[in-house]
Amino acid sequence: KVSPDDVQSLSQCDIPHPRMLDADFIQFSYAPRSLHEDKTLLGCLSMFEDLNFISRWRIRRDSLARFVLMVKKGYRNPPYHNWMHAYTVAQFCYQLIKNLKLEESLDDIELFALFVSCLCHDIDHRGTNNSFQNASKSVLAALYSSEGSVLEDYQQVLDLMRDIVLATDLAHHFKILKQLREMAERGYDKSSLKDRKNLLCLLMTSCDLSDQTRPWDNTKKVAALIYKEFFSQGDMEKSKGLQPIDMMDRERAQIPALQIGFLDHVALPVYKLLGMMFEPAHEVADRVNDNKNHWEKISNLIKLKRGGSQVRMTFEE
Ligand SMILES: Cc1nc2ccc(C(=O)N[C@]34C[C@H]5C[C@H](C[C@H](C5)C3)C4)cc2n2c(-c3ccccc3Cl)nnc12
Ligand SMILES: [Mg+2]
Ligand SMILES: [Zn+2]
Repeated sequence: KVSPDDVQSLSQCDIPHPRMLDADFIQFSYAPRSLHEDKTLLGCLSMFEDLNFISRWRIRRDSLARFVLMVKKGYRNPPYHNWMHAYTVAQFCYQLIKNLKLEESLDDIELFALFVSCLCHDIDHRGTNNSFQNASKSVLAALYSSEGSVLEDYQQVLDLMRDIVLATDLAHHFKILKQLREMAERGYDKSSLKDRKNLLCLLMTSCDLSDQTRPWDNTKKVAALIYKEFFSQGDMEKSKGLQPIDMMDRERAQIPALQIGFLDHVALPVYKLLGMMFEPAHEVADRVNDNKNHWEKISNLIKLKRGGSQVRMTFEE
């Protein structure tokens, strides 16, 4: 399904160091969406190389090329849950591994499975919140197609990916939130299998929501994409005679209030928990808080303005 020419050129090109793609590539303040989409596959190779995955897992260049091309092709083009979402989620995962020194807290294979899950976690997403096939199995076969890769590693990575990708369902996150709080308060115990699994889930959710940890301009642009997707799902439900929840109803959704609620009750607690276990993550939680304050400023401005609408999609600063 991927063109042999694309595989060949991606197999033979020199892999740049991430800092060659952007001097701030490793900084949490960097917005990965600033990298043009046609450089994102090279960005993936660059992160695989810099994370030492290519040598550690003996991944052949042509298998890696085929893998990232298949993953990118596996994404459809809804406003938000497209390839650029997967790429930005993986880029935040790269930053977490580097800045939080996660190799001291998790095994090589867990970090590898986490990074690959970030790339694959929303494959085939159709922009509605219930259609999700874990098609990562077939693309993963490409990664292991080369002889010499050890089959049990493959099976272990698949088993880890299943749990990690399931963790991207926010309903699952809420289910384990009590355990995450207990772990963060007591301190992470890397000899506990439960802690390792729970930390992987928390890290995956942190990556999935990471657009909210970037500077305001990114957050605002991403909110517009998310509500564009939500509202077309709402329109679809209405065309079937169903009444969508307010968040998906373009006539009723109050975006600033919904975003303040999401940041307050979902995103901020995730990054605060991370900050309790990894000092460098405090900066990330602070930026989510800044973004929440920005939404509150906008919400107050709209209230002050006569005829200001909380439903309009464009917001003045
Ligand atoms: C900025 C932003 N806002 C978001 C506002 C709302 C929701 C959302 O799914 N809400 C809920 C609200 C209740 C209880 C559960 C299940 C359903 C019913 C739906 C969650 C997600 C939002 N989200 C995500 C995101 C993360 C994971 C999967 C899908 C998405 Cl879209 N990534 N970024 C954002
Ligand atoms: Mg998802
Ligand atoms: Zn996602």
